[in-house]
Amino acid sequence: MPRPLAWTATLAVVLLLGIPHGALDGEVARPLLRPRFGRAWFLAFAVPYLSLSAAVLLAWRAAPEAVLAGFLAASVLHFGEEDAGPGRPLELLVRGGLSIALPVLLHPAATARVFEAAMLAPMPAIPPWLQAAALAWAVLAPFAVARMIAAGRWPVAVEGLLLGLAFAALPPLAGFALYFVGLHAPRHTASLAADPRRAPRVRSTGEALWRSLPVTALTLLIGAALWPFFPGAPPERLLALTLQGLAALTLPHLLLDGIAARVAPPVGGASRHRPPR
Ligand SMILES: CC1=C(/C=C/C(C)=C/C=C/C(C)=C/C=C/C=C(C)/C=C/C=C(C)/C=C/C2=C(C)CCCC2(C)C)C(C)(C)CCC1
Ligand SMILES: [Fe+2]
Repeated sequence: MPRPLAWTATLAVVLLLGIPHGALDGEVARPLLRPRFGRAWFLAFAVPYLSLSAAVLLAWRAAPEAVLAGFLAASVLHFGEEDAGPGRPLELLVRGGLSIALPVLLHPAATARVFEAAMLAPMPAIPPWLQAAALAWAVLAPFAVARMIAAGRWPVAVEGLLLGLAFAALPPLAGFALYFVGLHAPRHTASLAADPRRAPRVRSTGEALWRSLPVTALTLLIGAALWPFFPGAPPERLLALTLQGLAALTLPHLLLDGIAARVAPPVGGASRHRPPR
């Protein structure tokens, strides 16, 4: 497939199937804010959420490489928390970092091209700080895998191996889409459905999908309104808008996870996520 078409198709999948899991943030905030703000709860939630996101979008223009670094660090934390659960810091780093470190190590030129288009700033090669972080990941990964195997957690080790093969075989953006839409979003949704205290109205995947629709539509509308502010040909423009937009949503999405866990500790102990095993 020619690159512009491949980028557009991959980004469409990320937007249509990835956004809904974040749109469920509204369902997490609802029980926390509705008792206090009544019918105005959504406004009380959306205004700070959107303000944080807007601040990140503006920061992309002012300091693209610093924001990229922050976004990647936040992603490791966010993906790792969902995959490893609490109390496993090494596993959090290794599982959360896999989807970034592998493309950087295995497809450096293609990954730098994607970052360049996303940042709207030149990146002729992977910068040294990112190369160093990816190498540190490669040093830590075998220790995490050895621990999983020693604990008899074979499914987790096999999942890592299969993901590694996928990231080796696929172009960087497609590898990310596979992980984000195929693992992260369903896992996040399943953990919400399994925890009646975090999002009481989300009791099944079907309900999650249904409940996520209005905020997903609102997010896509806001994204469409931002289109004129991004330069370039449509595929590059969509890439910059999608990745900068995801980074902007990641900050409140990550903060809300932490706040909700503190305010309403989940049923059955400290664990807020259910790792696969
Ligand atoms: C609720 C609400 C809302 C909504 C929200 C949402 C919808 C959210 C979402 C969220 C989300 C949805 C999130 C996401 C996240 C994501 C992430 C975190 C990602 C990451 C990524 C990465 C890190 C990548 C990387 C790369 C590239 C880029 C290329 C190649 C290679 C690699 C793979 C390295 C609104 C605003 C409307 C309003 C208010 C309320
Ligand atoms: Fe997420």
